[in-house]
Amino acid sequence: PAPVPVPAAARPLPYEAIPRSGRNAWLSLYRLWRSNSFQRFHLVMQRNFQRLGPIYRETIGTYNCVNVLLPRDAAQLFQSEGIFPRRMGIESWIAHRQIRNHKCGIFLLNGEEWRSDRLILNKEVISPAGTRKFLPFLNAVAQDFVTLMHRRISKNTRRSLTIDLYGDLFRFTLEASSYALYGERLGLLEESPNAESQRFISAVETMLRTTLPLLFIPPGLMRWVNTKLWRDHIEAWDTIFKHADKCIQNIYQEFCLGQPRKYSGIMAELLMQAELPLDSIKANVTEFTAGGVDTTAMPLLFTLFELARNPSVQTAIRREIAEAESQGPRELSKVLNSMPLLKSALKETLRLYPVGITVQRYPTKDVVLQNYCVPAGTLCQVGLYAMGRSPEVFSNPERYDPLRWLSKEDNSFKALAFGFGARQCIGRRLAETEMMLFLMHVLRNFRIDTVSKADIKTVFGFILMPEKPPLLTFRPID
Ligand code: HEC
Ligand SMILES: C[C@@H](NS(C)(=O)=O)c1cncc(N2C(=O)c3ccc(Cl)cc3C2(C)C)c1
Repeated sequence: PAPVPVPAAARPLPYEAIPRSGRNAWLSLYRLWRSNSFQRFHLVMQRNFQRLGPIYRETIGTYNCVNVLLPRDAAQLFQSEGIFPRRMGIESWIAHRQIRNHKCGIFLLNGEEWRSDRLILNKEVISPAGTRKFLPFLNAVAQDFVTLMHRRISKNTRRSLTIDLYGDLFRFTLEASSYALYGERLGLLEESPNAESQRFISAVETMLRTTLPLLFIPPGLMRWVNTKLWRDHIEAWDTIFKHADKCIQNIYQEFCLGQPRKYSGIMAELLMQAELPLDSIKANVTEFTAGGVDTTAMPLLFTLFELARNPSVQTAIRREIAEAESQGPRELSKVLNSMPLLKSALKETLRLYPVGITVQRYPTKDVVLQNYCVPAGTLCQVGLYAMGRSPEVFSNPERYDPLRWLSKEDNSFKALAFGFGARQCIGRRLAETEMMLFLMHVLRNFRIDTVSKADIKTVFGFILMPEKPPLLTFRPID
């Protein structure tokens, strides 16, 4: 019998038929560069989806990519990632490691090298057992932040404090992640935080800010032209590595003097296990140290702002915290697991303000996205910012409503702020725990208000951040 003809609708359309954002690759790069709209990349993507639909192809300079925003296309993409998932590399970061002869951490590794480091690190950094060990360290720092705020409020006449929390949040996240990593306090929440750590924090900011324009320029050209941008980038990296090296030296000396009996942080556990060579431990712990600052500080700032302009949500979460506390002293991880509304508030913040605005993969086999055939090896990315604000995916997307995550609705492949699968963010548990403990202590001690209720404009500086930090008011709860 003659083969049954496949109806045209079901047969996937060719790759070339995918709608395209720009005609000419170099013109697009020039336009982006001229209008400095790298910083508005997330908004450019959102507008492209509104113009072209749920899938489009982008060619900027040498960079060619297929963009999707619907959960089911994200699911398709992740199901073809293979056992060595891969993202777009950051050439300027790799170039720095080569110039300075440093090893790369898992963020920059791929294939077997990535997988062997990742499996060893998972045990101490993201596993429930590893998280339970560093959780008390994060709790101590969150309590110290509350003490710092009380001390400041008691100093001024009015029983409240209106402040730009930007700098304090960076000090909090660096203090917390450093304590969990090295088992030592930097003293950043004291009255006079030490200058060396401040230099490290601004080096991370400089490095992230200079990464963006370098993303699309081959480092060979950058090094040859040797612009100020490149020099600032390398100088920031050197400061970052020097700081991490000092912290690592401290704990390494202590470690050589004798095995510390009790848990003293992730780094000590990795040294004790001795499954990773020292230079691999250094490369990864340096990534965690630098990657643990801005990434966690920003969602805290956005959450406090949204709770300030949604007082009924703030009250509901405060009630949930009181409820969790009233069940008597329990292991901290159990207390955190009994605050689903607080955890959903963090999900809601990351929906509206995703720290990493996209998740990228190179599929290892041909994949069909929106009925188009996308060949293996094509760079694809899920536009998290556009997905989080798409009415096709979330009802009333502009509303800050944590309850949406607790409804019976099917939310699969909608909460992708930490990525997906074996290559998802390894700092996820550290970040989630740090943010939950911070918010639990802060909301139990203060009512948060904001000067202006208007939307915060966001800029993309490799991390999604506010164009202008909001002013927040803290009022002690007696
Ligand atoms: C302590 C370190 C650390 C912290 C804190 C951290 N990250 Fe990450 N993140 C990493 C590392 C390392 C990787 C690369 C993992 C890999 O490639 O195996 C990563 C990767 C990611 C990815 C890519 C995942 C994928 O599937 O490709 C996303 C998205 C991400 N992080 C989001 C976040 C968000 C959101 C936060 C905070 C709210 C955060 N990260 C905080 C270390 C961290
Ligand atoms: C913002 C988001 N971009 S992403 C991974 O989704 O494309 C992200 C998520 N988690 C961690 C990071 N990191 C940093 O900030 C950072 C700084 C310096 C170094 Cl040495 C390593 C890092 C990493 C990559 C860990 C960045």
